[in-house]
Amino acid sequence: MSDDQRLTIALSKGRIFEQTLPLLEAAGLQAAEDPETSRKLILDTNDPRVKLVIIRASDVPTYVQYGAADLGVAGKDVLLEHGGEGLYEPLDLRIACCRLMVAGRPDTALVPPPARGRLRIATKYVRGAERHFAAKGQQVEIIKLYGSMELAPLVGLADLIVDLVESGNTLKANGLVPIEHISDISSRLIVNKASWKMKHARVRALVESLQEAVEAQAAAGR
Ligand SMILES: Nc1ncnc2c1ncn2[C@@H]1O[C@H](COP(=O)(O)OP(=O)(O)OP(=O)(O)O)[C@@H](O)[C@H]1O
Ligand SMILES: O=P(O)(O)OC[C@H]1O[C@H](OP(=O)(O)OP(=O)(O)O)[C@H](O)[C@@H]1O
Repeated sequence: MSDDQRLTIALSKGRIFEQTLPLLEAAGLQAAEDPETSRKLILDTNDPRVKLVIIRASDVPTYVQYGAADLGVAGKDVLLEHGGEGLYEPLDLRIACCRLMVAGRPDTALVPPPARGRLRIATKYVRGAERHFAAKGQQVEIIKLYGSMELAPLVGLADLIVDLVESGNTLKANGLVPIEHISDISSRLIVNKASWKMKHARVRALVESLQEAVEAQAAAGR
């Protein structure tokens, strides 16, 4: 099999894998194993020319940027943080939908406490947060975290957080409220720029099949 016939698709475990699977299946691709039960990082599919690599959600753009995977599925939040270098983003898969928001305790003022010059914002989404507050002309101090952002305002680490919100249950369970909407988030199909050129027919055919699958899913109201 020549190299231009092979495709590697990068996916993360959990909601992205679960929600991409039906789209891949509609495009004729089935994973040979379930990453939730298998410890394998490279999975075969029913098509010997197509492999899936299973990596952390925030690593997907990096694997695709460097051509270690030809294609991938990544949240817009992750792509905003990565910057999108070396990637095309041809398709909104309309899965893993949520919102990037500023949130905090219900009594939080949107001005810094008197003892400090700047509001402290805890987040995993440093670029998104910086851009949001810069657009409002507000200088803030960003504290980078890797998870459980909701804890930060409760223990005095930060005044506010920037995090993803879907149902709002996580905020509510921690006594926090959404304060400002930054952007709507969904997952995107991303393609390595060199693969787009060198494997154009194969990549293009897959993008078109996935686009049809996305439209069929939307028409079915899913
Ligand atoms: N509660 C949610 N509802 C819907 N979509 C979400 C939600 N949380 C995250 N997402 C979307 O799904 C993507 C993958 O989320 P997932 O929880 O699998 O990875 P992660 O834990 O954010 O990433 P990493 O493992 O790299 O830290 C996110 O990048 C985002 O686009
Ligand atoms: O509004 P909700 O429906 O409660 O969803 C929001 C939560 O979902 C995400 O976390 P996730 O469950 O993915 O855990 P993680 O941050 O550990 O990946 C996000 O970081 C919030 O904590």
